[in-house]
Amino acid sequence: MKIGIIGLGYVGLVTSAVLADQGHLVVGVDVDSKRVEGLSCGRNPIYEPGLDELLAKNKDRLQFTTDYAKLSDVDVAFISVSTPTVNGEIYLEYVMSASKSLAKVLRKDSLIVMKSTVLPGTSRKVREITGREVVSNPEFLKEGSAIKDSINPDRVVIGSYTKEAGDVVESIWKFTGAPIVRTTPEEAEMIKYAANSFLAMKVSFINEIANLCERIPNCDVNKIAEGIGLDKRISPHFLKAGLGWGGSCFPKDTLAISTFARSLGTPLRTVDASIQVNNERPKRAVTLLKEIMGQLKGRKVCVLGVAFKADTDDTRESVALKVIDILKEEGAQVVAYDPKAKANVTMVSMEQCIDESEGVIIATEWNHFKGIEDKLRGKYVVDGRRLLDPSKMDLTKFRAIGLGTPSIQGE
Ligand SMILES: NC(=O)C1=CN([C@@H]2O[C@H](COP(=O)(O)OP(=O)(O)OC[C@H]3O[C@@H](n4cnc5c(N)ncnc54)[C@H](O)[C@@H]3O)[C@@H](O)[C@H]2O)C=CC1
Ligand SMILES: O=C(O)[C@H]1O[C@H](OP(=O)(O)OP(=O)(O)OC[C@H]2O[C@@H](n3ccc(=O)[nH]c3=O)[C@H](O)[C@@H]2O)[C@H](O)[C@@H](O)[C@@H]1O
Repeated sequence: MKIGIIGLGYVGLVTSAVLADQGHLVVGVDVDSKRVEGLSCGRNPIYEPGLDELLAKNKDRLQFTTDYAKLSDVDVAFISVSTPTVNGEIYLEYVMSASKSLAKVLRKDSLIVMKSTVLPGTSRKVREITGREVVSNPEFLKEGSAIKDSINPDRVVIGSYTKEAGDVVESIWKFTGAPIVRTTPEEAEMIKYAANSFLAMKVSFINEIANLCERIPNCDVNKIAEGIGLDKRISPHFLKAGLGWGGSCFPKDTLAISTFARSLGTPLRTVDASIQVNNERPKRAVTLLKEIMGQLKGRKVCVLGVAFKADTDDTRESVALKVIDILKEEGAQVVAYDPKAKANVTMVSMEQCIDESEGVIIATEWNHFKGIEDKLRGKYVVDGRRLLDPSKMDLTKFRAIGLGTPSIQGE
């Protein structure tokens, strides 16, 4: 098939590479000319494990352009442009602009597939604007394992108005072998928000339990997560307590669906509570640091990790950045280290970051920060992602605390 991909970000680029690898001819379109120029010369603008290799392997089947006219002969056009929230509401201008551009160039019988996360009813609008058949096919990949998730998803959700249009999209993803859930477009759109909200809620739930555990002697939230996670009805995933969720999706999607629900007179109270719990996490980490270190004014604090999670260079809505802001408000001098991501703060090597500082907050769950107990001697440490092994920590050499455990150790 000849396939167009509109919007070459995390989702669009991964989808382009994966579908080219399946033998499709892919035309990727983005309005960002620098991005397109780079991609055309083999420069991948994002860090995602395995993506460089997959793009290089399939370069003969991949074309990148800013010119929508190059889509005039595609069979299917995926929309994967960003859908941020602005003032708590979904901002659909990128989707609408892409749709209008597509309406001008696509064949009448070409299919539009909505991969961007959009509120229920949006695919219907795009169908009206473009006069083309539209199928909702939400994406569930995670950054850091995006290619694996795209090739081997837990399920593929296909929401279509007509059986034929849904069948075309089903034929594209059949190779994954994943269960296919056929729905209406509105149901598919809602499934995406319900999934992200549920996962965010799970993390907020365990973070509230973590707060409680900190008040109970001999009670570590990690053990609670293990104990409940083995119940198949709960599952062990998304029960890692810590600094909470950030990233380009959970924060914006929980807000967008919450505002949408309220506008329909049916507030999502569990989602609202999850957002509130999450908003308190960065402050909690700094409060814990102050409990063991005292006032932070004029003192140097190192933040390990600025990416919103491990294995990505993405810092959108990163909790680490919020921690950095609060530390600065407290008057601390902040330095940071991240293996991949950059931030608007003094970035130094991990060794320098730790050596120069009195206090350390581990803010991202990078594997790089496992096994560094020795390097942290003499420091005040808040393990915001529970990566350190307390049994390897010499209690006479430093004071440390992990979120969700009552112990303040050492002198
Ligand atoms: N990042 C992720 O892990 C996931 C994202 N999603 C959803 O997928 C969508 C895309 O997300 P990302 O890939 O993270 O976005 P992104 O921000 O990384 O990339 C979006 C791209 O779209 C381009 N763009 C904007 N308007 C355009 C237009 N009119 N025509 C052509 N290109 C245009 C931008 O220049 C940018 O390169 C969002 O709706 C997001 O919620 C869904 C699942 C996972
Ligand atoms: O719609 C999206 O964009 C995507 O959002 C998330 O994927 P992603 O944001 O890439 O990353 P996650 O692995 O879900 O992590 C999100 C945040 O939750 C935090 N988290 C995750 C799991 C956990 O147990 N504890 C926890 O604090 C992470 O540190 C991170 O800040 C979902 O997992 C994907 O299914 C979805 O497609």
